Amino acid sequence: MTLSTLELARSAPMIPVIVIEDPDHAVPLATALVAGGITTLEITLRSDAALEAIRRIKAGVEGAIVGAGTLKTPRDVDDCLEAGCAFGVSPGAPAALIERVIDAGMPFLPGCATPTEAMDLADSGFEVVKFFPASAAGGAPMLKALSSPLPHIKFCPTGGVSLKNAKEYLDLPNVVTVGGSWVAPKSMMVEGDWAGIEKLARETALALCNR
Ligand SMILES: O=C(O)C(=O)C[C@H](O)[C@H](O)COP(=O)(O)O
Repeated sequence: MTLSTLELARSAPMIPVIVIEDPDHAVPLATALVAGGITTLEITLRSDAALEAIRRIKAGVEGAIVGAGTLKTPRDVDDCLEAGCAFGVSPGAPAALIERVIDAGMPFLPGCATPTEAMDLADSGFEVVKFFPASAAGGAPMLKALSSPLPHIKFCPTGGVSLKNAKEYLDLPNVVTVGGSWVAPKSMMVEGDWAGIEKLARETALALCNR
């Protein structure tokens, strides 16, 4: 079954933004996150290992909904669909990328940082958009200001979001979920501290699930 972007976003307390450098980290990392209650995972295409990591998680981790982040080109869309991604995310919304995403019917979170960008994406049919870089582009006050004139546009703020400030965003009527890298820190992955990552995921899921 293919879930829409809005369904995917609504079902996730948060979406971890993950950079996997070593494909051998993919399965233990995803297993730890899913065990802790974080099941919708964004593996960014910022490393050479990303597509292999996505394939391994898809094949080996029950309960994970695996998507890709940092999509920049139409080719990225094709690569991600071939690897079996359930959704894609981008920091922006260049025209060629958006055209390919719409053509392919891929559930997608395009990035925006201004009212006009958000309105253009909503006009193109995107039900929920990524607000990036959230803290640098105005944070929760910016999204609160947008909610009155543009209540139909839903956001996933990402960039500078942490367990400390996630609720401030999630309490807004136009925020469906948040993205952030805090549950999969590089240092813990390098050490193979999967139990620590599971604990972080559990703390996060428990803190954000009653929103
Ligand atoms: O890779 C992408 O596609 C991005 O858009 C960037 C990420 O969303 C941020 O790097 C996450 O930011 P932090 O949670 O502050 O670490």
